[in-house]
Amino acid sequence: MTDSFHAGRIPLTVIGGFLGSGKTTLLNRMLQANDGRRQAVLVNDFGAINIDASLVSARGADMISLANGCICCQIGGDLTDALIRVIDSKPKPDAIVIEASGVSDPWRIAQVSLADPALALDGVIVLVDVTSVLAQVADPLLADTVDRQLRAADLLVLNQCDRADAETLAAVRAWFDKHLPDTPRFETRFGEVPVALLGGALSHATRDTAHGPHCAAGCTHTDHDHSHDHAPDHGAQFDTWSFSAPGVFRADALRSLLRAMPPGVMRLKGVVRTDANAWAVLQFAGRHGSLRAWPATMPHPDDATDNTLVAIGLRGQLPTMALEQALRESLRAARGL
Ligand SMILES: Nc1nc2c(ncn2[C@@H]2O[C@H](COP(=O)(O)OP(=O)(O)OP(=O)(O)O)[C@@H](O)[C@H]2O)c(=O)[nH]1
Repeated sequence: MTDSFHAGRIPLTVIGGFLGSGKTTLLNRMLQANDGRRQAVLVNDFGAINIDASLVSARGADMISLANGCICCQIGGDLTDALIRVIDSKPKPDAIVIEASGVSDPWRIAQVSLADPALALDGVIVLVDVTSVLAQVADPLLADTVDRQLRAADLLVLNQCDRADAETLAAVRAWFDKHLPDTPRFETRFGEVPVALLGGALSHATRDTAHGPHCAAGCTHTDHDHSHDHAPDHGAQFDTWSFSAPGVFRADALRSLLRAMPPGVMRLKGVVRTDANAWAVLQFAGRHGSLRAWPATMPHPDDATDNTLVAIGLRGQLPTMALEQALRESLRAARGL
C-alpha cells in the first residue's frame, strides 16, 4: 500500500485459514511473484517443529520461524518480539507477511499492526479448503475457530476448487453468500491468486464491512480502542505431536498410512527421506494426503537432518501411539537399504 495513510509505515499482510487450507502454498506464490521488494516473512506453526519454515521458499526474503504454539495467543510475547526485531532491522523491510498457524485467529494477529505506528495493516487473506469448510463450520468443536478465521478476512481465497465437484462448490458459494456476503472472495486452486489482489489494495475499501460481525457498531478498525471478544487459548483446544528420527522411510508404507490415517489426525506434515525420492514432503489434511519429491525450487535439507513430522488434532483425540507405531514400522522396513 503506498497511500498517504501508510506513508513511512511497513505494510503487513496476515495469511490465515484452517489447517491445510493452502496458506504456505499461497505464501510461496507471493514470494515467487515478488517484484524485488524486501520482504520479511514470519511463519508460525502450531507444533514444536516448524515444518512450514522448511517449505517456504524464502529466497530474497528474511524469514523468522515461530513454532510451539499459535501466535495469536502470543501477543506481547514471541510475535511482538519478532515484529520489533523486524521493524528495527536495517535496512527495513518493504513489507511483512505473517503466515498464521492453522488454528490461529488472524484478526488477533492483525490487531498488532493497528497498535504499532510503525506498521500498517495491508490486509488479512484467509484461505478456505472448499472440500472441508462446510463440515468444519458444522462441527461444534471447530466452528468457533473456523468462524473467527473466516470473519477476519479482507479477502477469502476459496482454494482447492480442483478437488470439489460442482455440487460442493454451489453449496460453499451459497454458504458464503448467506454468512459473509460482503467479504470479497476468489475461487482458485493451489493459491493461484492474481498478485494485484494480494497487494493490499483490496483491504481498506472493504475493511469496515468485512469485520462487521466482530465489532460494535461504528468500529473502523483503524483506531482500535475497544475490546473484541477473544478466541480461546488454542493450546487448550488442539494437541500437537512431533516425530523426529534418522533413517529412510519406505515410500509405500507412508502412502498406506496416508490412505488409512488413524482417526483424530487433522493435519500431518513433514520432511522425510524415502527409498523412492530421497527427500520428500509428506502432507495430510482433511482427507487428502500426498508424498511428493522435494521441490526443485527449494534448498535441499542437509543429509544429516532427521526426518521430522508434526501432527495436529483436537485435544485428547490425537492418536499419538498409533502414529508413532505406524511411522516406526515404516522406518524399520527401510533399514538396510
Ligand atoms: N489439490 C490441491 N491441493 C492443494 C491446493 N492447495 C494446497 N494444496 C495441497 O494441500 C496441502 C496443504 O497445503 P499447505 O499450503 O501446506 O496448507 P497450510 O494451510 O499452509 O497448512 P498448515 O500450515 O499446516 O495449516 C499441500 O499438500 C498442498 O500441496 C489446491 O488448491 N488443490
